[in-house]
Amino acid sequence: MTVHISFSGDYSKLITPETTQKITTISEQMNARTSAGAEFLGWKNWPSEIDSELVARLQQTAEKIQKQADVLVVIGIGGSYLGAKAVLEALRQPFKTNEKVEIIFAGHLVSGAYLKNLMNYLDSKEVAVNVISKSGKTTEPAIAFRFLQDYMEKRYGAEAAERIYVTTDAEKGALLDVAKEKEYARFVVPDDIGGRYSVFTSVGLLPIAAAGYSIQNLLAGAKRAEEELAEVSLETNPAIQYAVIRNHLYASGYPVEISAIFEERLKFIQEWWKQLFGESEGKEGKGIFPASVVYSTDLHSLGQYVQDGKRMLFETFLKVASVEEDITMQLADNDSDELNYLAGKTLHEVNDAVQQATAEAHLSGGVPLVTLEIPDFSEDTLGYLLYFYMISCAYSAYLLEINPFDQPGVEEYKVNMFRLLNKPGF
Ligand SMILES: O=P(O)(O)OC[C@H]1O[C@H](O)[C@H](O)[C@@H](O)[C@@H]1O
Repeated sequence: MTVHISFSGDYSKLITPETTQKITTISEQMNARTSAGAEFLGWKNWPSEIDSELVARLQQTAEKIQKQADVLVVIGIGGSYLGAKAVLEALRQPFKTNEKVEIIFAGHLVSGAYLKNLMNYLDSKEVAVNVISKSGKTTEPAIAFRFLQDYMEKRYGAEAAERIYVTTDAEKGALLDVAKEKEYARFVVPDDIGGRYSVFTSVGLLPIAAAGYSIQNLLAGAKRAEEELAEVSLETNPAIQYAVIRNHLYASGYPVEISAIFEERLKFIQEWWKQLFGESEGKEGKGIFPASVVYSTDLHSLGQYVQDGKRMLFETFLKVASVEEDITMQLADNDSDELNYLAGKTLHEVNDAVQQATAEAHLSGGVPLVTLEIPDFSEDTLGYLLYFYMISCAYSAYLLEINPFDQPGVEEYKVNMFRLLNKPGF
């Protein structure tokens, strides 16, 4: 198993006949496609069923983008943004530019300064655009695309159509109509896969491949997870264990889960995880609130609250066993900074001590701890991890008797925004 899980409580006590029965039923109903929202379970077997021709076409398109552009602007929000962003950030080694094309995201916020300065920045680069929206009508990315499409047409004329790639629904939406009219290259977001479960579709794969990373390895990791985590076992399946532990902690008075990382490049894995669990579970007055911290940074900030504040938090460490690069503390002639006691230790070892010390401190402060450990930052491992989270999230939501695949609450602000902006019909 690529994800190892451990829990500060007595996990064996959670394996009750009742919970085992619940998990078995959830698994059977997902497999039979009879669970709530089952029409959106397309992601479940996607890694093993993905069409190899699609992967080849994505790879070819990525190579075309690498030839034609220095920068790929990826326009999208929510699930049409966070998957690619998470994987790219996790793969990027600090201060190294390993990408074959610089990937810049847009449409995930509404900011004139952001778009204006972005277009200025693009002036000195060769540019391609990948606009991603499953519904094809989300306001924030649509606004960004209106500006960037105009920019591309003014700058490249007819050639703009060769540089704009659209990822959207196969049959409906305003974005699809534009793509057809302008004859942009198109990729499909499958009907039965919701945005936050779409990282292994063209939504996530095209930007990741364009950057030059191996989508084959990413998918191989996801496929291994699909196979290994299909086993219905509370004893050995870490995805089921994570769901069962979360559910137990929620029922025991811990409604907030803090994901804690010790390597900053995992920050957007947390952001992706927050959308996945937050939108999947937070309904009908129920659900764990997913929050995140980056340690050591937040040990000197939110760490105070975690240690001593209102007791409603449990923590989930996401640890990485090995790092690609490291440095070792050396003996200094004069020990004026009083750090000679660290001589001979690598910073990864020091970071390990930070993790252990934090775990002990927070546990003694009454914060239960779950630890997820992955071996490294490779595409294969990340593919495994993201699938692990998705399948665990489905179990977790079903344990709460929540449909994991809708997000009715998100509409509320949209209706208000349309009214405030005088959209016809609102
Ligand atoms: O891909 P899109 O249709 O543009 O949707 C983008 C995002 O916005 C929506 O409002 C949903 O809350 C998200 O689940 C979704 O991922």
